[in-house]
Amino acid sequence: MIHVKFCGIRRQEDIEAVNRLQPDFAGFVFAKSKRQVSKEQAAALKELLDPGIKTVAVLVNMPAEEAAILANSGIADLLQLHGDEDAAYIAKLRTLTRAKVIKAVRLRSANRAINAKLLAEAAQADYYLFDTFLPDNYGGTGKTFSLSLLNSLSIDKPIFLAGGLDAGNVAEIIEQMQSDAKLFPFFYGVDVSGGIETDGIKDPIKMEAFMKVIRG
Ligand SMILES: O=C(O)c1ccccc1N[C@@H]1O[C@H](COP(=O)(O)O)[C@@H](O)[C@H]1O
Repeated sequence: MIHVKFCGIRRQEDIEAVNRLQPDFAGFVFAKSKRQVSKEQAAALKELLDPGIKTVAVLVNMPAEEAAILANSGIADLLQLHGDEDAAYIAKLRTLTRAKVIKAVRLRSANRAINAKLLAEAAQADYYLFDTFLPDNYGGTGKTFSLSLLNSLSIDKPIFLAGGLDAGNVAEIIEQMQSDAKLFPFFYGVDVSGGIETDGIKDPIKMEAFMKVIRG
């Protein structure tokens, strides 16, 4: 089963679409972003969310103590670290909360050694999330990366794919993953934000089209 995460949920209308379409995860962005929500907004949105859908806090270099509060207060079921958090940060977070951790690894197209180093720093997470690297931009870029960058990495835990996914390209990406016997066993889910928006606002038609590709 391919899990789906809809990220950047920030309005009551977004929650209504999420509840209807039933992705596995809904992401609240706490990092600086046009999609940023406050702790209070996220708590209110979570109240409206179908309890079967897990919430993910998307964080960029937030102090571990604050990240743990988001999880321990029940706002976030999982923590997605999308910044420069390293192995020591994840180890500290483990002492503060039992929430599962997704570590984003933003892949550099030109440098396999850096990618391997980033993966090693993420090794204590529960999931890897692969995203596109752009300088001066931590995520939500809407840009894809080449899956060939994964070939040189020793992947040993469930992975989410992210970066510029939409209803038009996700089927091909899934097909490519399915054809790779080494990677496919670790392929856990897809994560999308910009690809389900129109003019920066979540678009229920694009959300539905995305789910249709995944679930049929
Ligand atoms: O969505 C954001 O604004 C964001 C900001 C800072 C860090 C991560 C962010 N989102 C994550 O980025 C990827 C890719 O998003 P897209 O589909 O390319 O728009 C995804 O993992 C989001 O969770």
